Amino acid sequence: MDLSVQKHFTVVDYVVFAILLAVSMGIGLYYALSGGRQRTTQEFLMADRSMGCLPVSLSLIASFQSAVAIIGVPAEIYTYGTQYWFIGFAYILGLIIPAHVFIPVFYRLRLSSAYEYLELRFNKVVRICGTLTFICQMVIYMGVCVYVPAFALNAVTGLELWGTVLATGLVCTLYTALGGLKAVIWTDVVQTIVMFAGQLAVIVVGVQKAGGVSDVWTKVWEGNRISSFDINPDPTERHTFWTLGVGGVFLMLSLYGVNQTQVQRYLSARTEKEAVRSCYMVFPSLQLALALSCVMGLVMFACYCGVDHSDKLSTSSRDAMVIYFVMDMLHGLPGLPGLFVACLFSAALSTISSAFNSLATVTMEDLIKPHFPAMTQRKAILLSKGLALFYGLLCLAMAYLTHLMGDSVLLVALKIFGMIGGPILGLFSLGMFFPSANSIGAVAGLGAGVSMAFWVGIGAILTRTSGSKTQTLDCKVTQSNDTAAAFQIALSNITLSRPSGLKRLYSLSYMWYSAFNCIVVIVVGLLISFLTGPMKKEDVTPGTIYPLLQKIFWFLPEHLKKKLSCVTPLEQTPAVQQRQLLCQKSNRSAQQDRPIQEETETFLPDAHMTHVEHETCV
Ligand SMILES: CC(C)(CO)[C@@H](O)C(=O)NCCC(=O)O
Ligand code: NA
Repeated sequence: MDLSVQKHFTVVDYVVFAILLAVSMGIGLYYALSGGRQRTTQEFLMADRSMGCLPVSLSLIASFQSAVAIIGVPAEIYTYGTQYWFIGFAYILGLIIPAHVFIPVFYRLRLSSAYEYLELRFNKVVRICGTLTFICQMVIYMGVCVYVPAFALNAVTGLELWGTVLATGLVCTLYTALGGLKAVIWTDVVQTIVMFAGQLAVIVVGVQKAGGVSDVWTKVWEGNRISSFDINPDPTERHTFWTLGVGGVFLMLSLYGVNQTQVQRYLSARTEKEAVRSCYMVFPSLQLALALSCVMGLVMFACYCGVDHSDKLSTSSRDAMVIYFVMDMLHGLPGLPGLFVACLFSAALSTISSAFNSLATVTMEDLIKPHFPAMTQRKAILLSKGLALFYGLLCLAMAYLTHLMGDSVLLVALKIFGMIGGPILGLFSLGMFFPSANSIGAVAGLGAGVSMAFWVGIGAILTRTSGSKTQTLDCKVTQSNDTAAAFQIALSNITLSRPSGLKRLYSLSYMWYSAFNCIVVIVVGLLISFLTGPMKKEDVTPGTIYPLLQKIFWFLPEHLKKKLSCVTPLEQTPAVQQRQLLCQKSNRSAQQDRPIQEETETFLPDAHMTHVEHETCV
């Protein structure tokens, strides 16, 4: 990177950055030493189920808003215009559905892991398959998250890339391990605020340098960067209103509806109402986050007007160019480059710590504990730390993979969410909305969904179709009045670029991946279920079904609706009430006898709790 830029990371900047790390560590220490001192897994993992909706909602947006979005979205907007902004429409249904469908089911079952649901609804095998798929998703995603800020810091300060990757992982593990979920949530709050501040600083300075708001507007308008609704129904079109607004809903559901990281936060809320409220409060903050990153892309366009700086960067990556732009804007303003680097790390740390916490949890709870019920606390803690190290190393390997791929980081992250998150969403939907689905169908469906995802995903990489079209970057072209010529060009584009056969399948827009793979799981799952004998009414655990079909087909006569959903759902069946009562009792007794029993347990799993719940409540 340009040397003149490097020089401007001054002492003040290092101090600003250091403050962020110190505050994060401080919060970790605070929760290690106050309250219940993280001696109980109930506190460590569920934050004592005592959180209010404000911290929970800020923590919810922090989970999947990483440096990937901060760098990747401006790069996207700079290159292709504001079409991506329309994903904001997907947030509406993408948050209302989790709030009123998934949260009530999970909350009323008083789970501690989302995968417990799968065992209640199906069986152990489905739970393990679900867990393994989730682990895959988060490990690959974490690789991207760790890589991006390290890559940026390396570009800005020349700091060793892999050293930064290691340091990020270390800081994160420390405060996560020390302070538990309370620390994770409160650091998320601080980090989200720093994230917004950093983006805002870049925008304010950028707008000034570009000559004010109206100049920015003129330039992006003339540069054709303001996109209107693209309602082209072609599913291979990368970003259209349909791929973003409809495909995006499935993406949001896989993240905000069934992802363990988020479910853990909903469950940590004081009451169900508070959990629902926090989900609603995600909406404005997520819109703000989206708006800030989109505006940053526009300001960048206004400043550079499509001038390519890749010669100074020794790479043509648009992601690198965003970092170059930020430092170009902020140099000479002591503290601000540091603030932006802190912003990137805030975004990354909050995501990694959440992922870490949820990964270590499910590995212990869903994979290891069931096989070694007699494990001593000492051994469990040692094993947990070993696991942390193992995931750290795996994460590094994945960061290296991201490094090799050299694709746009936003694209990589969205593909991961769709390819692996989509099938998981399908699995939960199959269980929750289709009472006749059985466990064989669930496993087969998940297998089919993941295979399909990788087939299409890898096919797309090999044939390089998905999202390969680029737009010209000149400031004042494409505003041509010659509609006939434009029409001609458009026509030739269609005939030239429309692929056929398998190629057409491979060129499916990655924004459809979540929906497509989710539906594959449901269809295959139902088919196999009916072939192997559908689940019977009496065998379905009460409270695990949401009567979706009944609600959609509300106009049908009663007896037909009964056929659609054969089980008394959610509400107050005696069995659910009994389970809740038992759980509450066991929580209370667990809290009383815990300090003696769990003196040594400082790290991770909800060993005690889940056991009690399983013995008494299932
Ligand atoms: C997850 C969404 C789509 C929600 O807006 C957005 O935050 C995003 O594009 N995230 C990219 C992945 C990341 O930031 O790690
Ligand atoms: Na984050």
